[in-house]
Amino acid sequence: MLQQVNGRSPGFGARGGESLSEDLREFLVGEAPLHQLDDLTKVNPVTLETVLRCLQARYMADTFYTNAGCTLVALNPFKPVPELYTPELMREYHTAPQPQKLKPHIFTVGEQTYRNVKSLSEPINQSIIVSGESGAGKTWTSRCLMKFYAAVAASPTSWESHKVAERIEQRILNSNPVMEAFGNACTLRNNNSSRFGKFIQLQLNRAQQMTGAAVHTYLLEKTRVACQASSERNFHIFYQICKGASKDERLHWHLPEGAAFSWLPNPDRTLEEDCFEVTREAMLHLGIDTPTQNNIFKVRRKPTSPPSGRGDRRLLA
Ligand SMILES: Nc1ncnc2c1ncn2[C@@H]1O[C@H](COP(=O)(O)OP(=O)(O)OP(=O)(O)O)[C@@H](O)[C@H]1O
Repeated sequence: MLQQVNGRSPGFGARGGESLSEDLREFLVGEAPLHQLDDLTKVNPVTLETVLRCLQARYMADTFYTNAGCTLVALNPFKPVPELYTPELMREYHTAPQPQKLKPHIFTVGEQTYRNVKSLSEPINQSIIVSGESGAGKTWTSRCLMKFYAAVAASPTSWESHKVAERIEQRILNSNPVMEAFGNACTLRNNNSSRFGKFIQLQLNRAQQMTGAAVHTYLLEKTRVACQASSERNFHIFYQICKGASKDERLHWHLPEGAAFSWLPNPDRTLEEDCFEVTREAMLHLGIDTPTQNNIFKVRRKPTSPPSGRGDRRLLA
């Protein structure tokens, strides 16, 4: 069938085209409403049109997740859907005897992967790849997965280990605002576009409780610091500092009130990502204390000697 769809089958003639059109018509006016097809492998014939019509019907019915065999297709709702991400729903997917029998959801992927780690002999590492074009919802999805694991993999029995788990959970969740402040920017396609790739590793012990996390980042779009497309912005952190610094901090960081920086275009545009307090709070939770933060946020004066290169982590404005 796929060969016919592509129209490249050697035997693809007028008759083949007719039968495909018939199949297509039959499928589209068939008895099962399209939005009820929760797995794209059930779509028949598999054509771009049928797949898109199915996803569109599900989108119109506020159903944003669809299976495609062992892959999950996540549609960006472009609106808040809080009921899709409640702790109760996390628990439901976590405790379900067969989560794959529940409605397709990112929590199914999270839970199945979590269960796959456990093996009778040796634990098996698992990976989830979140891919899609800019604005598709990758960052959102990764955040959901981290929240899910922070909830399900941090429920130890003793009070002491509960405290440790809570601290790890907080640190994992707090890594997001920090990474997003320093690595995300407003682009034409996405107000909060990640300008870097990341590999997030969550570490579990034998009891499947979270014991730590590591984040490896790569391909940061460093050129954005000095060069931004028109209507785009520099990294969020620069705007956060300019908008959120107190009078004392401005003095300390060499940041005059109302200063305009040519590398910070579109400063009047206010985004929800501009919240400096959230970034600073998250940095504190990650162990980046106030003196270190001050050192990071200080605007560097014109160097009297050549810049020290890679080791200098202060932000240029
Ligand atoms: N499941 C969701 N529920 C509600 N809003 C969502 C969801 N997924 C994405 N969004 C919205 O879409 C915006 C863009 O999503 P996100 O930043 O995750 O895209 P991305 O794929 O990471 O893009 P980029 O590659 O540019 O970083 C989010 O800021 C959020 O407003």
